[in-house]
Amino acid sequence: MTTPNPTADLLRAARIVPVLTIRDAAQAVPLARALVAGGVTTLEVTLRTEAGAKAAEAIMAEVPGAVVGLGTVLARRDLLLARQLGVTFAFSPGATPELLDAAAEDGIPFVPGIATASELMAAAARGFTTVKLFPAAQLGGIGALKALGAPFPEARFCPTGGISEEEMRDYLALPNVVAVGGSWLAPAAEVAAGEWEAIEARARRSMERAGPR
Ligand SMILES: O=C(O)C(=O)C[C@H](O)[C@H](O)COP(=O)(O)O
Repeated sequence: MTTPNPTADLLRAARIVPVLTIRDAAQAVPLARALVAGGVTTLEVTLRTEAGAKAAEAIMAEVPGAVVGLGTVLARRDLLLARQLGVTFAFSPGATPELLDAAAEDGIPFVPGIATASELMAAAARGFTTVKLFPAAQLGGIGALKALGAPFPEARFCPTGGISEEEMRDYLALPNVVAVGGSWLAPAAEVAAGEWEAIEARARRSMERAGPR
């Protein structure tokens, strides 16, 4: 029997998590609608832009079927924002001890970023066994995930960073990978030009390539 892990279940259901950096909040709803129409429903809306929080709010209010996570959560105040907005979960590219403590206190489903065995151990010590390996490709990709799986069989990963549509399937084939993340589903130029049909088509193709859950 494995320990129940709702965050891993959320990500496993998602398979693919697009990392969205939204510059203009007005783009948020059509972008999310296109992704959801293509079958990509779990969306990480990053706080990298000023429009991020408003974008997350608009998607939750106006796009049925979208499951919104807040991304680039770097500090306690960002977790508070996640709570205020009412998003389903929060993601970070890394994790400080303060952030892990705050997330453990808050109880919001939280996916910390890790890049080393020690960081994974620090996250797991506070109960976070589902993590984002970031930046996944640059850290060794599939080989790194296999290597981490040996001493940490309980850990579940959402590798993100440098993953392409072509490579995604190989990552998803690993038993310790619950989902993959990446920005390839929403190229900045297509978002800026409002090419929603192209984004929907790519989302659909990516989900088909990802295979069954
Ligand atoms: O902003 C965050 O919170 C992050 O975690 C970083 C993102 O996951 C990567 O920037 C996505 O990487 P690419 O798919 O290579 O573009």
